[in-house]
Amino acid sequence: MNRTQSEKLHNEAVTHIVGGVNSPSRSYKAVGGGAPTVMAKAQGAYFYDVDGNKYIDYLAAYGPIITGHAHPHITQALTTAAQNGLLYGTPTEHEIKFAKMLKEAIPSMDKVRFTNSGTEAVMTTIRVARAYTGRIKMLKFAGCYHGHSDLVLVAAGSGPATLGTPDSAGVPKSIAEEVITVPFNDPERFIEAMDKWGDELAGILVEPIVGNFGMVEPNPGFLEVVHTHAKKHGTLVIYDEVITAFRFHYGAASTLLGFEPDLTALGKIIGGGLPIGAYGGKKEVMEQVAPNGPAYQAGTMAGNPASIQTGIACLEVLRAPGVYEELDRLGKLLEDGILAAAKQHQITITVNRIRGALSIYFTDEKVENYEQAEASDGEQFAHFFRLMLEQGINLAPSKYEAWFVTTAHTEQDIEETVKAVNHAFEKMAQ
Ligand SMILES: Cc1ncc(COP(=O)(O)O)c(C=O)c1O
Ligand SMILES: N[C@H](C=O)CCC(=O)O
Repeated sequence: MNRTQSEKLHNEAVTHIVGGVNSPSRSYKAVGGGAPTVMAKAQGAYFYDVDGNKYIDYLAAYGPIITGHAHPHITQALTTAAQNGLLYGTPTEHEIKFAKMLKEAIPSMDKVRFTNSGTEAVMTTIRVARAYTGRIKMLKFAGCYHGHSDLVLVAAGSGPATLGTPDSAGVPKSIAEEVITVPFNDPERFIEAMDKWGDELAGILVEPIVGNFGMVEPNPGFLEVVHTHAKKHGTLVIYDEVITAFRFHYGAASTLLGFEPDLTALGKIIGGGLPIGAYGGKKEVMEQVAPNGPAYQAGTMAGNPASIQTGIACLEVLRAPGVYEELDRLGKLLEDGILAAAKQHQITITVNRIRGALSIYFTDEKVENYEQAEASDGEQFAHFFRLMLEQGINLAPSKYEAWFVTTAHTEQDIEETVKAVNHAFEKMAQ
């Protein structure tokens, strides 16, 4: 595969943009280094790079692009929004419509506030939880990623784990000390932490289905323990659904799992590809937020007409009948094909899949927590990643990131992908 232009542009990029990328996750550092593929165009399930190569895309921009690239309904919404002015700095009717749509889909949210990113949304839920409880400390689970605000860059998964910086430099020790970290899916360690710190905790941050050390479901009973002990200690439960909301069904993972968090953070899919975040929760908690309450959060771009209208359009696509069933069907075809290829070529892998979201770990262990994901073979993943890329399959350059099937993928795309996986595993077995 010719990658001359990607390499040339990357060499230029590194002289102007730190690392040549605008989010560290995009770097190929963890998969052998070199130039990340520079993309020129994206349409449906496909990417086209600056050298003219075509790829089947499973990155989906790290999750937001669940309807495929340049979906006509979303593109039309953006065009209309642009024609009517991109930014007002005033309330709009669209914001009300979208807030109502989100509330209808996520019953635990009485009130909503829009932000510009998942990072901002999560960061603000922490502030609101602190304002509501009058406490400082927070608990999070190891390897979960909640954006890049100071407090949550302790034991963070995703990019920080990929690049070996789960505890980022620049986070004051005093802030890191406010965070208690326990392993996901480990009720004993969680209860121990709650017995010790529970009465000092403002909130517990949870990715209810983890998406940042691969896709990992909570074991039966685990979230029950989290909610029971949070209630006992008067600690708020905050679901970070930036990846999970509208991923597996038309709504949040909380509804699928049968829980009502006090606060929920949203992002990614709800912007339809434009920058967005949102948070919401119970009325009495959300009343803490300015201008009604003392917890301040603001944003020049927050609730901008473009992101709101592409978000509405995206949810309109997703609420059509059969969308999630089809994502599940294609996801299962992909999973079955990958597992069959692994068996044929005697490659040891574990696949975790929830509907259209899937991750491959090069390990013979079940992956239920960050330690197990971390122990999976990164070198094998890097080799696999390169072999897939050469065959025109675009994955995230990290063993911790998921593959996302979109509504634009077809059975033929899955078949082609499985063929590429077979070829990659055959080479890896040699
Ligand atoms: C669970 C989770 N929370 C928060 C974030 C931060 O969102 P953003 O990148 O939009 O700031 C991400 C992804 O980046 C995420 O996966
Ligand atoms: N896994 C992250 C979000 O879900 C990746 C996004 C990023 O770091 O750019």
